[in-house]
Parts: sequence; C-alpha cells; structure tokens
Amino acid sequence: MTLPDTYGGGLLRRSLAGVDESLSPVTYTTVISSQTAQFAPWPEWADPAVVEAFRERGVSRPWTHQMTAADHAHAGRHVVVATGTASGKSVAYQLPVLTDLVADPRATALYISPTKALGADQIRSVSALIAGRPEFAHIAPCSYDGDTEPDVRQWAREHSRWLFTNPDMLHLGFLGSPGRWRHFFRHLRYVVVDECHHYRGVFGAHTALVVQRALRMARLYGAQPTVVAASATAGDPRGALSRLIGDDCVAVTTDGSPHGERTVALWEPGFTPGVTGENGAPVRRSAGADAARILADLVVEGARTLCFVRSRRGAEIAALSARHLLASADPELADRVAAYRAGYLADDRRALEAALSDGTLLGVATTNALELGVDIAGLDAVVVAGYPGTVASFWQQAGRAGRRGEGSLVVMVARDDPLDTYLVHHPEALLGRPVEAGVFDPANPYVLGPHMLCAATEAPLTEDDVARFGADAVVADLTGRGLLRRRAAGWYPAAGLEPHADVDIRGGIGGQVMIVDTTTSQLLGTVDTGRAMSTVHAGAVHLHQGRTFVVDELDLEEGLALCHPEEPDWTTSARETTSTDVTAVLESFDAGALRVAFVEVDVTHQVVGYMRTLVSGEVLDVVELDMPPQTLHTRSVMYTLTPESLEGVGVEAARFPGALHAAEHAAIGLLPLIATCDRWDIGGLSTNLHPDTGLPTVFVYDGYPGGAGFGERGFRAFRTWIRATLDAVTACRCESGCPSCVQSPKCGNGNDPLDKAGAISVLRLVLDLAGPGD
Ligand SMILES: Nc1ncnc2c1ncn2[C@@H]1O[C@H](COP(=O)(O)OP(=O)(O)OP(=O)(O)O)[C@@H](O)[C@H]1O
Repeated sequence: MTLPDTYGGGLLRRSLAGVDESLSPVTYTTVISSQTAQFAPWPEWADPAVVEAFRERGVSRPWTHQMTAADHAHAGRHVVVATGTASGKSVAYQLPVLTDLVADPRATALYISPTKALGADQIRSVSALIAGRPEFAHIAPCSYDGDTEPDVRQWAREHSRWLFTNPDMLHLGFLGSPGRWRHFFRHLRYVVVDECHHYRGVFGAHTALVVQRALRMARLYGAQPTVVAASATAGDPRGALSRLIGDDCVAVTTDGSPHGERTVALWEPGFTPGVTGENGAPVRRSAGADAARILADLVVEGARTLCFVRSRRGAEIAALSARHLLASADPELADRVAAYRAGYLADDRRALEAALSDGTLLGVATTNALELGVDIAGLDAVVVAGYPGTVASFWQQAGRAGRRGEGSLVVMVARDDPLDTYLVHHPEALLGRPVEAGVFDPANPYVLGPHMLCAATEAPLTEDDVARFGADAVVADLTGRGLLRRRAAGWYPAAGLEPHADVDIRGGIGGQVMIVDTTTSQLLGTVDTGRAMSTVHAGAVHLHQGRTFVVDELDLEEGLALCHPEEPDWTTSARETTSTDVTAVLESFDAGALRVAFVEVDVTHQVVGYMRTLVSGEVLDVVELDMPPQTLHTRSVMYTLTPESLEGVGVEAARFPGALHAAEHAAIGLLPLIATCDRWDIGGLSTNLHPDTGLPTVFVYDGYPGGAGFGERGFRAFRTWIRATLDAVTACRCESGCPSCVQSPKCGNGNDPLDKAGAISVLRLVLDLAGPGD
C-alpha cells in the first residue's frame, strides 16, 4: 500500500521500515485535510466584560459553532453543540451563562458532567476566566459533588450561583432535599450538560430521569431553564439530547475550529505463529504490543505521542515495553516515556499536560482518563490500541493529535475482536458519518418506577407530570401497590417513603452486589445482582479502573463480592447454561422464511463454572462452580429461519447449532457499532429448535431487567447490523473462527460448537431475505 506523502505518512513509513509489504499490518490510510478557522463576531447581547475576559484568555475571535450555539442558548432554545475534540465547546455555554448571571444578579446555573474530574477541570476553567474581576465576584462558581466537604456544601448552597455537579449528586444532594434548593431552582437559568454522549444504557436512562426531575422542580418554582449540552461528534446528537431532557432541542454540528492535516491509519496485528487459543483457534499479536512498538518508533522520530490503551495495567505495560524498546536505542529517550491512568489527581494531570506541551515527555501511554477534560491538543501522533467502544470516543482520542494548523498521525490498532476487525476493514464505519446511536430508554419501567417515587416525594405528581414522563402504566402500578396515593391534586407518596437512597444511578437496575477489597475494606464498585454470578463469582478476575483483583467469595445473600488485589496472568470467563421464554411480541416483520421480532423475554441463566485464559489467548483450564439459576425479564431482538431455508443454502441440520451460534456471537460483537453499548451489556442465545417458535432461532437481548434499548436498536437497524456482521466475519482471514470473528470472550458454552462457514451462509441468507435498507 502506498502511504500518503504527508507528515503523518512519513511517521508511519518509518514505523513500518523493514516490514515486508505483503505482511504490512496497515489495512487503510487516509488524509483528512486541514481546515482554516471559521470566525463569527461576538454577539451583541454578550456582556462586554465577559468578552474581555475571553480575549485575555486567548479567545480573541470566536468560531462559528461557538456563537451559533451561544445564540440559541441565549434565546432560550435548548441546544447541543456536537463538534470535534478541543473545538472550544466550553465557550459556547460559558458566554451565555456568564452573560446572564451578570445581567440578573439572582440567576443561577447548573453544570452536570459524568465524572467529578471533568467537573473539576471545568470549574478551574471558569474560575480562571473570571478571576480578578470584581464584576464577577458574586457568581462564585463552586463544585457540589461527593467530594465536597459539608461546610463547603452549605456555603455553596447559600452563595454560589453556578454549581458544578454530576447526575449522582443531582439525584441525592439536590433532589433528595429540594426544599433547601428552592431559591436555586426558582432562579435556574441554565443547565449545562457536558459530554452528553456518555449518557447511554441504564446510566443514560437514570441520568435522563434525574435531569428531567430537576427541570420539573425548576418549572414548579417558576423558572424556565435552558439546556446547553456539549457532545463529541455522534450519530444523532439532537435525538439523544431530546430524549435526555424530554424536550425538543437544536443541534449545532458544523465545526468552525481550525485543524491541521491529519493522516489516519488502520492497523491489524498479524497472527502469532505457534500460539493457539480456545478450540485451537489462531491468536493475533495483542493490540497493546503493537501499539507499544509504534509508540517507541514515534518517540525515536521525536513525535509527541499519546497512546490510548483500554486498561490501567495495559497502559503500564505499553509504557514499559516502549521504554524497554527504546533503552537499547537511546536510554535518554526511554526516560521520556511515561504511563498515565485514572485516579491521578488534577495536579498530576496538569503536570503531565505541561510536560507533554514543553516536550519533556515525548510519549505517554494512558487509559481513557486523558480522553476527557484535558487541554492537550498539540500532539504529533495518537495511537489508539483497541477500538474504544464508540466512534465518539475514538474521535475524542484521535482529536488530541494535531497542533493547530500542523500535520499529525492517528493510528488505530485493532484488538482480537469482531468489531475491531470489522472497523479496520470498513474504514467508512469509523471515519464516515457515525451510524451508532446513543441508546438509552428512560421509559424502562424498572428505571422509571423508582424515579417516579422520588419525583412524588419531591413534589406531588400531577397528571401533566405523568404524561410528560410517559409514566401512566408505571404510576398506576405504584398506586396499586400502595406506594403512591391518588388524591384530587395528584399522586402523593405513601407515608414514610424515602426512595432516593435506593436508586443507584451507576448501578443499573435491581439489587446490587458490592465489590469490596478485603485488604483495605475499600468499596471498588457494584454490579447488578443479575450479573454478579457471571462476573464476580469466586475465582473471577475483576478489573477496576485498570487495576486487577481476584474474587475470593461471592455472598449473594449479603450482596457482597470479597476480593483481593492480585495480578494473575489469566483472565476468567463464566460458563453458563441459558434458556429463554418469549413472553410478548412487541413488533415483528416477516420476509419469506425469515421472521424478525422485538420481544419481551425471560432469560434463565445458571453459571456452572469458569474458564481461565492466559494473556496470550491460550486456555489454561475450566473450573466448576455450583450456583443457583436466575431469571432476567428483559427485551430482545430475535430472528427465526425455517430449516428448509437453511438447508437450501447448504447448511444441513447437523450444522444448525454451530452456524447459528457463530452468527449470534458475531452479531453480539457488532451490535455496539449501531447501538452505543458494550458487548458485556448484551447477551445472546441461539438454538436449532426453540420451544416458543418451533424454529431455528437467534436472540440478542439486553442484559438488564426491563431492557436498556440495545435489542430494540438492533431490531430497528436490523439490516445495517446484519450486513456489518456478515462483512466482519467474511473479512477475517482465519480459517474456521477466531476471537476476531465468531469466538466470544464471554461465551457461556466455551465457544463450542462454532461453524464459521455456516455462519456466513446464515447471515447471507438473513440479509437476502430481509432486503435492502432499514
Ligand atoms: N475561538 C477560539 N480561538 C482560540 N482558542 C480557542 C477558541 N475557543 C476555544 N479556544 C481554546 O481551545 C481550547 C479547547 O477548548 P475547550 O476545552 O472548550 O474544548 P472542548 O471542545 O470542550 O474540548 P473537549 O473536546 O476536550 O471537550 C482551550 O484552550 C480554549 O481556550
């Protein structure tokens, strides 16, 4: 492949020096041409002191998207600005918020971000902007989250007019005692929702309901706040924000910020000779190993490089390997490579930003901790080791490359996974218009129910409220169960009800198991009871923010998984048996021998053991476990085919199980392409004869009670999804199935049986029958 004649192409050429052309891991390159800045004037409504403050901070002429979004916000229209990394999205909300807080000395604003670290960065930026200017002194921006000391909280409630929080604290701290916040809500002028593409799945549904409850309180006290949201470039930002806030909005997506020429390369590591994985499948070199080598090569070239790795341990290993590779070439260079991971404090981040900016450091291997809230945009190269899960995240990471106006290189190294394989062979899916949609479903009764109880304790629910939340059935059910009482004015909570503490915004739905490090008694996190058995059973290797733990005991009655820190050389995956009952067909379509449906299902799982796999991909052993069965009521996309149609494409009955199973695995691997979920958020089941359908059937279901919207998205974009799945499986060069196509790291049956050729026939048949276009 001829490499582009650009700065980035030159860097890539040196990284490939000595590699035989026929063995080149590079599957694609492209050059994104540079763009000059598109400026817009400061609007007339902008407060001159605010404009002056921006000018002093280097923002002398705003870009078009900043002012278009700011205009909408100032005019009271909810708006989402979805533009590239470091395109100055903060200016789009800081300008209207500060202007209006100056104009109306009682007005207040709320800033919400998915992480505390990002909130802290933003508060720093606002504080720096207004520092030393008496006209802004009364704004007193302040954070209000889990880390805020009680005395500071009280001060913030009484004095701050711009509070920075997260969905968890908005739910508990603000809405848990709304009376204390009466003044704040009454004068609430703006709600800023930063990085709103992060709100997806169950977390997205919870956040949507928390934000909508906050907007309801503000309306109740007479305010009409405007929502200004910032998002990375994503599929449908307008739809996503509208669903999040329960109201229509406008989207600003044309980016007016300047950027230099960017060379993007897709890289697929080759197979490792002599190493075999599960069922004798071939194993590729790891993305981390290739990324570390590229990092070292780029550092030798003097290129300032950030290498994004998926786990903390992976980041440490990548930095170590790069240093090791450099040590023999130039020991001085080895010292200019470091690792960075979540958990570092804001000051460490600042130090790192400074070291990268002034060139003290040349290479940094990092987890996605550096994806958000860092002001590093001046890098020569970014290496992304493993697709980060969403196109939006990919661009957040890739966007760190490119000093304004200068060339840069972005390399995406594929992991051994069907989605990564698909992307390095279908660059348009990664680099073209995103097809993924941020999926979440605030109407899920398991999420909506508890939030309606909270809302009713905040202020009685009116008929109007219930209609706005789409909660008629849920409220009727809560009333029937005696948790809500119907009175003339609306619905009131039953006496003594304190529902807030029972809602865990991050924890999914239903009961929770707490994961505790017994050596420090630290709570590492929680996992849904429904998923605990397959993820934190005794012996399971558990990753927490990149650190590794091994579970000693799972106590379901106490809701505890006890573990200790350990870094074994293996990972674990549960073995389980699964069955499904279709309880309702919500929607369906028939296309000859094919039937596709969106259904409600009861999925019954039983974990029977777990497999230990070495980092190289080699299987160590299978350990047996004795666990009780569990049933999940959820939603699923499913399809059936007639046996005749399968036989008609050369798949005889004996091959049905392997072909359907392989097709199901690949489809699970590709669903995140169209629905922003993790393959761990969904499950699947395939059978050659399902009792409810009487036919060969494949299910892909949401791994949460009531569903999370992923299966539904699979139903709506069925053809796009299946086409991508077929392409991924056919593109993989392995002979009979590997983790890059039809093997799944979470298969409950040890990836057996799997028939790759059969899967190709099944998927092609499904696609032929379904016809073009969704
Ligand atoms: N119009 C402008 N002219 C020059 N510099 C600007 C302009 N607008 C913003 N900047 C600078 O660009 C940098 C990035 O801004 P900001 O952090 O707001 O971007 P962002 O889009 O929020 O980034 P991220 O993608 O990380 O969320 C900041 O240093 C900011 O001062």
